[in-house]
This record gives sequence, structure tokens and C-alpha cells, in this order.
Amino acid sequence: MLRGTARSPYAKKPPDFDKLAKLYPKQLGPHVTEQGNGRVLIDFQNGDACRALTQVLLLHDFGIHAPQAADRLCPPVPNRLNYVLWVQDLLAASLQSSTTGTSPPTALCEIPSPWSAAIESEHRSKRQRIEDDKSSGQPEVAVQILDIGTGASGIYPLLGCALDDRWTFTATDTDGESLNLAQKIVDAPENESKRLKNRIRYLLRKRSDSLLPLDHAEGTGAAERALLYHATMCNPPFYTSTDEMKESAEAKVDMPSAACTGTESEMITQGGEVTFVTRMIRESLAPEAREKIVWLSSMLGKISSVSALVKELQSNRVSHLEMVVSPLAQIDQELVQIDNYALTEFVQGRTRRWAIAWSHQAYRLPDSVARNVGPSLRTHAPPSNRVFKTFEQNPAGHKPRSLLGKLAELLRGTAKVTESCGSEPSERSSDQKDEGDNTERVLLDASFSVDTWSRAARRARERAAKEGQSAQPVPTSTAPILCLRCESAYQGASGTSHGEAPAQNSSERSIWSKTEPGRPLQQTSLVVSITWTYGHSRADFAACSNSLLRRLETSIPPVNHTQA
Ligand SMILES: C[S@@+](CC[C@H](N)C(=O)[O-])C[C@H]1O[C@@H](n2cnc3c(N)ncnc32)[C@H](O)[C@@H]1O
Repeated sequence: MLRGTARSPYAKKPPDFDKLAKLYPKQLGPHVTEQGNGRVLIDFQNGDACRALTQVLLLHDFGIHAPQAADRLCPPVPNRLNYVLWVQDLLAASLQSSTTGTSPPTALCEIPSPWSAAIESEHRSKRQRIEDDKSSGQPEVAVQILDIGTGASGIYPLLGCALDDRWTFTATDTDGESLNLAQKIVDAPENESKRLKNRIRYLLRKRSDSLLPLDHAEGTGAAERALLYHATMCNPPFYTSTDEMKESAEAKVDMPSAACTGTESEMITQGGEVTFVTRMIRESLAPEAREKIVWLSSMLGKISSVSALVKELQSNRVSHLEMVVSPLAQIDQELVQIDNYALTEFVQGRTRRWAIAWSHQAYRLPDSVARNVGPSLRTHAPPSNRVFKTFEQNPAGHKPRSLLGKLAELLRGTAKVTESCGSEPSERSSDQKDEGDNTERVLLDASFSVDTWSRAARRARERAAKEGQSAQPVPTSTAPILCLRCESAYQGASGTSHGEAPAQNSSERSIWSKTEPGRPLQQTSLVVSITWTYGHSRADFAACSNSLLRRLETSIPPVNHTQA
């Protein structure tokens, strides 16, 4: 599965203005000009042209009729879509609630197939499946998203609902007129088939209200009551003042190529986007928010905001927990530091944006989702959630499956093991020729309900074995405290090719290797990687995964290099 923005239809090339102008001559025709070289361009400095393009893209690529108001911010579709796709990644990578106490964990929200011209028919068949589920009495899974500051187009609810039938939105704004305009789009008869009315709910907020409307929970099912939002989204006003906005426009730093059609309240907020998102971070420390929201996130318009907000996440904040101790009410204090966060960068043409997400829950993201930033932001990215070992040369003929088989043996009696995806071909670029078995990639999930990896736990097991006691069965029905995804693949098929960004602080060590660092690896080299998918303690992840890789290393006879 391609990650995030790679699934966008605009990832490789911008929209074809010539084709669109021919298909939608009334809307787009007046705004395109043909260059001498045959290229057709749109004047992004012209507000009418920007609005016409957004309207046409929403209709052509998402089937949504959404007239754009002249006196409100007009959202560029490719950029906003990038953010929605990243939120899809956050949810797809998060594993199902441990609150049910059961495993195996399954994806919270699988991503629909990659974008294609056939997306509409695919959605139709998915809608049919949902209808079938309903008639068979199975509950429809609703993914609940909160959009803070949705704007006059309600762009995230529109894109989110068009991309995934299960997504539903609560969307807030302080601008009543913007919400009226957004509601009109939802109510438009042309959009009836999208069922937007049942899935998008707009909430007018006062500036003094909290940004996270926790008191507006909807839903009657137990799952909905237990969880308020799977994810929150936001694109806050990013300027601190009109002067800053003017300076930025003059310097053409933040909006180099598009006409700025936003009102002051859309573009400016006291303290700028850092203050706005800091408010969200602090509100998210409330016990109810920590429990009932899986991922909180915000898009950012300034690169400098990224480091300021990471600092805010990492600083110890005091969360006030009101504990009623009869007969007196007592305020207890708890220090909270948010170590579970993700950064990404969206590049669309000449425009660059960033996004940050954080969670108080135990779902852990793959590096390709959490650490997807360029070198200038690497130091602010969260630590890697992946460790791996490379088994070079491999003349003994190990296969990914046999190495994972060894790992499964080592895990026996200590964790619940599920071969989650079986064997599947890894993603390869189309120019890679078929290398038969070399593309094999196997996965297994290990879910631990108790500490079985620490030295103390291992000693206790060894003592019991010496004394002839049979090992205590590992409880598998209780909530997991640590989940790992183990993967083995041939070097060319794993490493970076299935989407993992090269992990900066991964503990990578090559065993059996007599090669110089940096030397290209043989195609037959094998990689075993362990990715942290669930758990609150990074120390547990490090101790458990390193111990597993160490034990795997010693359980496999070293290679005789003379045979190679
Ligand atoms: C930059 S616009 C983003 C609009 C849209 N979400 C987008 O991405 O194009 C910021 C929005 O936040 C809204 N807003 C400002 N303060 C707010 C608050 N305290 N609560 C909710 N919305 C707020 C503004 O009215 C505006 O619509």
C-alpha cells in the first residue's frame, strides 16, 4: 500500500488544466490561457480562477458539488487532500483498541485501495457491503473525525467522506456564515448520493469555548461512547497579525502562487498557529480527551512552528485530575509528557506545509508515517519505532519464512503470535525485474499481555524449568501491554522498498558481515525487522525487541564465508 500523499491523484503531475477546461468550459474556460509552447496555465493570483479550479476538482475527482464563496478562504484541493491521506495513514497504522482486552489487533481503519479512475465503482461496491452488513445485523463501523475550524467549504469533511464511506465528521467553526455556506454544500440535492447529511455535523463555537468539544459526543453504541474521535484535524489561522500577513504576502514566502482570499478571522489568531495548537495540546491533557481521542493533529503553515510544538509536547505538563476522596474533594496532580507523536511534510508544487499529530494512547506508528520529514526537521522527529538486523550473504539458504519461523519458536509461550498477513509480495518499483522468491516478505504479530522479556521474567522461567515446574501459560485474553510486528524479507524487497523511511535511530547491526559499511548488500541478504505497534513504554519495546533479535542471532548457525 502506498503511503499518504503518494496515493494522491496529484502526486506525480498537477491537474490537466487543458482537459478540465474542455470538460468544464463554463467554470474553468475563462481562467485558462494557452502558452506559446502549448502548455495551458491558470492564473493563481486571480481569486475567481482559484475558486473555479477548487470547484472543478471537487466535482471531477470527488463527485461533489461545492460552489466556493468569494469572500472566504478557498482551499486548494491537492494540499488539503494530502493532509486527509496522512490521517488515513495514522488510522490505518493504529491497532484496534486494547480496551476490549482482546487480540489479535486489527487495523483501526484500513485504507481503501489506491486512487484510481475506478474509485467511484469501488465505493459503490463498498457502500453495498455496508448496506449488506446493516441488513445482516452487523454494526457499521463509523470512523469519527473532529475538524476544528472547518471553514466555508468544509473541505476536510467533503474529502474525507468522498474517500471513505465509513468516515463521519463533527466540524466546528467560530464563523457562523462559514458554517451556513458549508451546510448548503452538504444539503445540496446534487450531493444526495454521498449521504453527507448523515455524516457531517457542523457546530458553531464561541472563541472562548474549548477547541475540543468533548461535550458533544454522539452515538448510542458502546464503542461510540467509549471513544469520541478516532482523529482530530485542524488547519488553524496561522498569522499573529495583519502586519505579519502583509509582510508574508510581500515576501511571497507562505503564499507564493495563490491569491489569498481568506478573511482576517480565517487567517489571523492571537499568537498565531503555535498558540492555537498549543491550546489543543493542553486541552488534550484532560483525562477524558486522553482516553477518548486516538490521534490529534494539525496542519502547520510555518516550518518554525514544528520545533516549537514538538517542544511543547515534550515538556512535562501538569494534568489536574479531580479525585473525589470522601468526604473531601482533593486535587491530584499528574505529570504528562507526550512521547507518541508524528511529523510529516506536504509538498505540492511550490507550496510546502507540515503536519503534527500526537496521541496519549498506545498505538505506535511506522516510521514512514511518523518521521516523514526532510533533513532540516529530522532532529525534531520522534525516535524510530523500528529495529532491524541484516543477515548478509545467506549461503545457508535461509528464507524470510524460515527466519520468522525461528522467531515464532522463540516467542512460543511468551506471547500470542499471529501470522498477520501471511506471505505477500513486497512493493517493488515497476522497473525491478521479477526475482521470483526474492520478493517474499513475511509478517507476524506478537502480542504480550505480561512482561516475559525482562531478565527477571526470563530468570523466573528458567528457575521454574529447573525445578521441574511447567511454565505458567501466558494469558492471552487480557489486554496487551506490548505489540510488535516482526517482518522478514530479502534485503532488496524490504529495507526501504515497502515504504519504511530509512530509520535514523534504528539500532541497525549487520551480523555475519565481513563487508565494509555502505557496501551494497547482496540481493540474497535477509532483513529481520521489529516494529513497535502498541504499548506505552519505549523501554519495554527496546528491551523486548533487542532481546529477540539477539536470541535470533544466536539461534541461527553463523555462515561459513568460505562457502559463499
Ligand atoms: C485557515 S482557516 C481553515 C479553513 C479550512 N479548514 C481549510 O483548511 O481550508 C481557519 C479556520 O478556523 C476558524 N477558527 C478560528 N478560531 C477558531 C476557534 N476558536 N474554533 C473553531 N474554529 C476557529 C476560522 O474561522 C477559519 O474558518
